Amino acid sequence: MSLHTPYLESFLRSQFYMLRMDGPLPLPCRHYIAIMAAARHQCSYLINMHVDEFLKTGGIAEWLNGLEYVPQRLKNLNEINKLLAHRPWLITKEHIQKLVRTGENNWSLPELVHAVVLLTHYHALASFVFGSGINPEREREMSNGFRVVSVNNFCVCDLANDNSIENASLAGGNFGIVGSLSELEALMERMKRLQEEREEEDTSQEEMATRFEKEKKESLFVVSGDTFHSLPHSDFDDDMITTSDVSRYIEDPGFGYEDFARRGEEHLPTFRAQDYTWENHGFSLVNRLYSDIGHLLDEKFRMVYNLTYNTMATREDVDTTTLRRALFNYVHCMFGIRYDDYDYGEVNQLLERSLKVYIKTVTCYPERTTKRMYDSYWRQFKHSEKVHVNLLLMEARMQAELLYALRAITRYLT
Ligand SMILES: CC(C)C[C@H](N)C(=O)O
Repeated sequence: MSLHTPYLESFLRSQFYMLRMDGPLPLPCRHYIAIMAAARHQCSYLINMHVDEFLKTGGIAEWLNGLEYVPQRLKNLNEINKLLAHRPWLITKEHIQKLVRTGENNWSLPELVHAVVLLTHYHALASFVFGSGINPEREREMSNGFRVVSVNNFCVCDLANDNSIENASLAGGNFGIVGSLSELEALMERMKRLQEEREEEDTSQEEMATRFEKEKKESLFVVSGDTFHSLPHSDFDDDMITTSDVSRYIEDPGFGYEDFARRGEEHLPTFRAQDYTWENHGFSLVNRLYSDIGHLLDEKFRMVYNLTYNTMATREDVDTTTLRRALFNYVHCMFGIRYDDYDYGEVNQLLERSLKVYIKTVTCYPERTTKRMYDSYWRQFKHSEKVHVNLLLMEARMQAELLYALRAITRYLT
């Protein structure tokens, strides 16, 4: 993140606030919630960090044996942790009601909002950690932080589905740098054309809606061969938590982003962003219940959305707005969130298939990200630009989760 200092500053400001400043929840409890959130993605890098912090801030060591050892109240967060992480569109006001009205184990609304902010922050951060290849086990398995996946390691069913260009490019051994420069040219050309066309084109509302539904539907089927293979567990270090024992912090470990491709059907409802926006609704609710966090998150969202160096790989003075917006909106699209005034045709023109595979993996099941996925898109771009992509993905994910949770809280309140 230090490759992007202005962003890093607002990231740290909000993280510091939610972890260390005055707020509804006691300090150790905040770290325990961070652990629960990171455990949904088996992110031992974050878990180990917050196990330390939990103990340092006076947490009861016994809780680290797992959920069986924590108070029922904290345990009750399980359901919302699970839904937020994998299928936030399923969160209803009933889930909120259950948490705030459970007699002696109830959560006050400010406490719940604090917890939700922590959960979404750490789910998103897990995406960043895996997306950038900084989870520790993988460092051990391979020096550069990712495991190796052999070429023949994907399921036949996925090949047969014709749903991964990545598989195709592997089969063809198409890994050279050759052609990548013209890839860059072509991408820039498409960006330019879209900018010009926007002024001319007047697409009907129906057509815009259809384009979104099409993109959303297609996103459900974007999978890579790699994504169906879980990591081999390695128990290399006694005092470090490894993937094999993080499951103690969660229930129902098998629950994930809906495997639409396998089910062969579509099930993701559309959330019209206009009906519940971060700016007009989410922000004020969150700020009212947990003062100032709204401002900090808002600043961070704006920061990441507007961050640009006007570069594309080796090119300078490029307006990259369309591309950055496509990345952000594609994440929301995968969570069913639609902006009326955005033409999702742009996503399709700007994001190549291998990039979509990467985006989907990092945002929906980050623990399955591989170095090969990271390498297979935008080969001519700088590492810092791929980190920039990860920042956009992570913040878009956090905002999407927050929107669903806050909408449910608003519905509970009205
Ligand atoms: C994600 C990248 C395409 C961002 C680009 N380098 C920019 O400065 O805007």
